[in-house]
Amino acid sequence: MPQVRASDPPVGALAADRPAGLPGLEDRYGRVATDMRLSLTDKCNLRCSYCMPAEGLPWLAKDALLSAEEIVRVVGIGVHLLGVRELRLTGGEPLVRADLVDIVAALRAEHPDLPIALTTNAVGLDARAAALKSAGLTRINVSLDTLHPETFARLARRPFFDRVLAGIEAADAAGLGPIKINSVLMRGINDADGPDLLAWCLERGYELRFIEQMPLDADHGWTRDGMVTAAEVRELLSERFHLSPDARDRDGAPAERFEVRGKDDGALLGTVGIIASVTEPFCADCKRTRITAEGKVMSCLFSHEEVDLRGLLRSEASDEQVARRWQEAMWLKPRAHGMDHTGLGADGFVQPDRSMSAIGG
Ligand SMILES: Nc1nc2c(ncn2[C@@H]2O[C@H](COP(=O)(O)OP(=O)(O)OP(=O)(O)O)[C@@H](O)[C@H]2O)c(=O)[nH]1
Ligand SMILES: C[S@@+](CC[C@H](N)C(=O)[O-])C[C@H]1O[C@@H](n2cnc3c(N)ncnc32)[C@H](O)[C@@H]1O
Ligand code: SF4
Ligand code: SF4
Repeated sequence: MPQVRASDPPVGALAADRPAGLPGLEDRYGRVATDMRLSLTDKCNLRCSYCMPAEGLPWLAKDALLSAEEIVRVVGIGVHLLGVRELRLTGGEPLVRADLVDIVAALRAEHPDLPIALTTNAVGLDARAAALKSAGLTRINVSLDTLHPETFARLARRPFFDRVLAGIEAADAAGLGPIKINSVLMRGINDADGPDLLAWCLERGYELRFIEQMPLDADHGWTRDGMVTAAEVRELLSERFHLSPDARDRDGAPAERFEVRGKDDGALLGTVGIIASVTEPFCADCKRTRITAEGKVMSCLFSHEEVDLRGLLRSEASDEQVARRWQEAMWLKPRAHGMDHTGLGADGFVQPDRSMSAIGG
């Protein structure tokens, strides 16, 4: 079993300028992370072109992944020692993990009041939604970029559209709402589908969020011009709906929410979110801390530094020592987009080596 590497600095030596006595996951820019995102696996059964290459990636070996016990321990450290207040399980595709329901049940047993959410592509969710609900999962976000099976197959490089719909319906029936749907619009491929997707979600009471594509694709094919911007999404939706800013406090959430009304009668139909990571970044209010599937802290989605916790978890280290190392990692969190300034895709931005699937989106 891997132990702490000789090259790892001793706990306490990574962030010498971090003031003693700070209780949680503070960083140098005054932010405090309370929202934990934990990747359960780097594997996936889809190959969305904005995330994975067609041929997949070299997957981590099973014993490289945090085990269910290690996951429960690390979440416990986050919640009990570091002020984590909400948890999101993600990947890769978390449903690929055979022990997902057991992991959720074990987390729920330890943390009766912790909001535990799942981000998933929903392939296979129909068979597991009820069990996930019984195990204590709070809610679910599902990625769905189009309502056309052919476009789905082109974007995700797998013909699983019907399985995704079945998964969403099962999650809804199991009471895993409020269901949020995440859509990345790609120019010339599915951008015209935006208004139909919104109408479909509004009819079913799902909250749709459009996400600006970020340079986190394994193919490194992202270009700023190719990306569909938040402004373009608003314009596209305004052809069919009336959007007005939602007055609720955003509270560090990536999605800017809009109330959606019918153009004819002005009736309130629901809300839509737009996650404008590139053109309208929200890093100043970021509350996130990420742990990759192999137990590394990534303080920012775009971090170039990763700080290993797995070695400590597999050594004789105490929970307090693991917590201290996590705090050090977060103290070093960059201001934005892995840099000391915002500017995704511009101004010295260097795309991380890992793709979104391998980081844990
Ligand atoms: N810039 C940035 N974008 C992120 C980050 N985390 C997630 N996103 C983007 O936000 C999208 C939605 O993420 P979700 O996993 O659904 O989570 P969420 O929007 O935080 O979740 P809710 O609490 O349900 O609103 C992802 O697909 C990413 O594109 C982050 O840390 N930084
Ligand atoms: C990496 S996936 C992991 C969870 C699950 N497989 C899924 O697709 O929901 C999480 C989210 O990241 C988003 N995502 C992936 N690559 C992205 C990119 N390059 N830019 C923006 N969002 C991306 C997906 O749309 C999805 O909503
Ligand atoms: S976005 Fe999610 S479903 Fe699509 S390839 Fe990436 S990890 Fe898989
Ligand atoms: S890019 Fe980094 S700093 Fe900005 S919101 Fe995402 S994780 Fe937070």
